[in-house]
Amino acid sequence: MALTVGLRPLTRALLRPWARVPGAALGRPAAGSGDGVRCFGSPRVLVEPDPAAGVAVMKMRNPPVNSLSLEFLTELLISLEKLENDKTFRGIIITSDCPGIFSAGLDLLEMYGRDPAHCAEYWKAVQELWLRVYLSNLVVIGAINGISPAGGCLLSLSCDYRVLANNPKYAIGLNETLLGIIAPFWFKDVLVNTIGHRAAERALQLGFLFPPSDALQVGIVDQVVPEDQVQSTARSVMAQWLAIPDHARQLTKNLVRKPTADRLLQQRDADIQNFVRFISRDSIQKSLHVYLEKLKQKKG
Ligand SMILES: CCCCCCCCCCCCC/C=C/C(=O)SCCNC(=O)CCNC(=O)[C@H](O)C(C)(C)COP(=O)(O)OP(=O)(O)OC[C@H]1O[C@@H](n2cnc3c(N)ncnc32)[C@H](O)[C@@H]1OP(=O)(O)O
Repeated sequence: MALTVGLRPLTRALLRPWARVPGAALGRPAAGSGDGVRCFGSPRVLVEPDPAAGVAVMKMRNPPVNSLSLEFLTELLISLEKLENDKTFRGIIITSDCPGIFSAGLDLLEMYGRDPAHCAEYWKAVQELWLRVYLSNLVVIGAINGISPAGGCLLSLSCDYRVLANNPKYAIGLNETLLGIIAPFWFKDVLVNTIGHRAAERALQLGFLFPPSDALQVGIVDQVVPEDQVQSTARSVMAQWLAIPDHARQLTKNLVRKPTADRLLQQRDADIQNFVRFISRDSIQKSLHVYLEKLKQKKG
């Protein structure tokens, strides 16, 4: 897939892609790999390659909550692009290195009190990450080991298969309305594709965050397993998916997903403008302020 990363050169230059990860650089071999295979990545994305299996585990580590800041999105994009272009890899498992949190979704501080140019750049990066994960030629499995609201849920929904840890503290869903904002049409499309129109209609309007058993029942995840089995289950599922010839699976994936992606691709600029207009409204900024204050107060 020929997507341009489309971020300002400055943003990219500020990052140090493929910087060796402290600890990994000290020689921590990747799990399941033979001698000499080392983890790599960037400050916020740890990649554990298993070349023999053709699989890489991508661990998000943007503490405390893996919120999808512009820098983090950029690093995720660079990691994905690199893995996509490396013929060694046929599948990736996306998981979190932050205990109890898969991803808290979009970084609210990228949308609150920012100027329109920044919001536009941020939204372009959000679109880009979605397109890259959703249309990836690789098998993408989400090993969801923590709470996964809004943008975190979108990331999960963009995987080919989702395994959620069975912990009552974890929940997944598009909860935008609870923040006084709305899920964009392409978030909505992906949810409708996954759980059907009626269930999506209720979930979106009410901002449902589904705990594991409900998540499985509604079909927003494919499997719920004990927490200590999330990674091994993702690995077994990956083996099943990799048993299918790549070309047949990739063409089929494209057949199924392209119409949804095309809806955004045909109006990316308009979508950015809509986002910037919407997020810049005083009423929306006030809602975000209230929500951020609530998050602070929760701490006591
Ligand atoms: C006409 C209409 C046209 C429309 C056109 C289209 C318009 C498009 C509209 C806009 C679309 C936007 C889509 C948005 C998607 C999103 O993803 S929004 C984000 C949603 N996320 C959440 O609601 C999660 C919020 N966070 C939490 O609930 C909790 O933090 C947690 C994840 C459950 C973790 O709890 P806990 O471990 O107790 O940690 P906390 O103490 O709460 O948090 C630690 C610090 O992290 C900060 N933080 C948390 N989440 C975020 C976040 N998403 N972004 C930024 N920062 C976050 C939190 O404030 C704490 O900070 P400090 O107090 O400074 O430590």
